[in-house]
Amino acid sequence: MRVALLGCGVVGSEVARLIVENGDDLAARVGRPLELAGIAVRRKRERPGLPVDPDLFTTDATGLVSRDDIDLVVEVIGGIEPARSLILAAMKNGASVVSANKALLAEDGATLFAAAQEHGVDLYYEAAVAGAIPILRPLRESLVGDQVQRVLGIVNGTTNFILSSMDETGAGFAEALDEATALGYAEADPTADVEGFDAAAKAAILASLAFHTRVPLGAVHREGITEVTAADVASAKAMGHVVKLLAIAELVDGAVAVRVHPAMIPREHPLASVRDAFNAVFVQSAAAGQLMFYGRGAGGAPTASAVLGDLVAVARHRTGGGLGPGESSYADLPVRPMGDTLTRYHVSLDVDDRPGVLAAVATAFARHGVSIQTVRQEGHADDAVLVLVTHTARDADLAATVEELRALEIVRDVSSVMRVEGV
Ligand SMILES: NC(=O)C1=CN([C@@H]2O[C@H](COP(=O)(O)OP(=O)(O)OC[C@H]3O[C@@H](n4cnc5c(N)ncnc54)[C@H](OP(=O)(O)O)[C@@H]3O)[C@@H](O)[C@H]2O)C=CC1
Ligand SMILES: N[C@@H](CC=O)C(=O)O
Repeated sequence: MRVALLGCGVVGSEVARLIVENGDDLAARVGRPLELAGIAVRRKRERPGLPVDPDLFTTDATGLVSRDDIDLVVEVIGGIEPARSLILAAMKNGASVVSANKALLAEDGATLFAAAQEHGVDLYYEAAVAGAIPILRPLRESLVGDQVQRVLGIVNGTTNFILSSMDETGAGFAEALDEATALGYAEADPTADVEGFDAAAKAAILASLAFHTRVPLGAVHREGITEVTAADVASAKAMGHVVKLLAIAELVDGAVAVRVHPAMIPREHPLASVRDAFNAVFVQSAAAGQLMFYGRGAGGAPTASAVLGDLVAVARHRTGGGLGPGESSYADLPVRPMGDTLTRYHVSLDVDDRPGVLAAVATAFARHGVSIQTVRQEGHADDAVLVLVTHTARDADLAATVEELRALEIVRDVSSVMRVEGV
């Protein structure tokens, strides 16, 4: 069984290592040896410590996937192009494909699934969501007889690493991001992580599989963590909460609602103890009830574990005949607007410290039907910080409240607005 590896970076180098080092076991599990037939990279260079023949490296990825001796292709280059063209060429050439590329699957999965079907090959992508954690196969196979209602989790290792560091060691944002990048957790462009694009892509993939519908990337409400300040983290701490970047996909009144944003969650919530680059995903389904999946969400070896699981699966199909389940998106569900989302909010305001301020602020909330649960004041000389937590409210109503607050003369700044989940 001849394997072409596209990309040999953080993930690809660990995939290559596992194929070589676990060769005998993999051969026994597949029924035939898995042989690395070529490795496409951007630039040929020394790869010290990697136990592969240097002659396998090529900068001609298109030539590699077009060879007629290739059975399986592993794409771990990332990004949209040339990854998409290479995968399509590989499938056209009859190869089954394993990919870790959530950006591509979320943006243009439909084209890839259609090509896999047309050419009678497998397309597996377990590593695309939550690194080592088996979550796509459970959704695609184990839970396919159930009705999934909600998927909620932490699906980006880099941002979880940053937020954990800010909470636990008081590290600054930039310092923590540099460390996450050095550890191989961040995307080639870490903006994808910190602005929530990576988590949004994963949320779209999860929601599509969970609800058997195509959820386009554009349907995912996305906010990253670049606006989360040390003051937000401290404020969460003071409330017995912790800040996490959450991905939430749910079915509400027959519509799909998918969102990614930072949120404060109580410290006793199971997701609060998910630290560093670990991920965790809760699945709520009608018959099974609650399921929780937890593990390393990023990094070379953990992600390579998921890639190898897929590689063995598609290789077994080649050996024994047949294909794995293809795309199941028969339900054409509408998307629920973000404005209709119901949740609680933590709002910090810098205000003048004079009579009538509290009443004016409370009136703004009341005018939009947003009920205040608690108010805390941190006073200074001539100004004060008001920290308000609301009862459950509509997102659109909270947004209108914030707009009105910004226009009030006594409000110097709306310094932070963050959702509060899980209570
Ligand atoms: N890192 C992680 O923790 C995880 C990553 N992923 C996904 O896995 C994929 C790979 O990520 P990662 O290993 O971190 O990325 P890296 O940037 O570390 O590696 C990318 C590899 O692709 C090669 N490459 C880039 N452009 C081309 C090209 N045009 N032709 C041939 N080869 C090319 C690079 O070559 P060269 O070595 O010469 O630069 C490099 O070997 C991405 O889709 C990512 O989202 C998924 C889960 C976790
Ligand atoms: N950059 C991603 C890598 C895994 O998907 C992350 O930090 O989670």
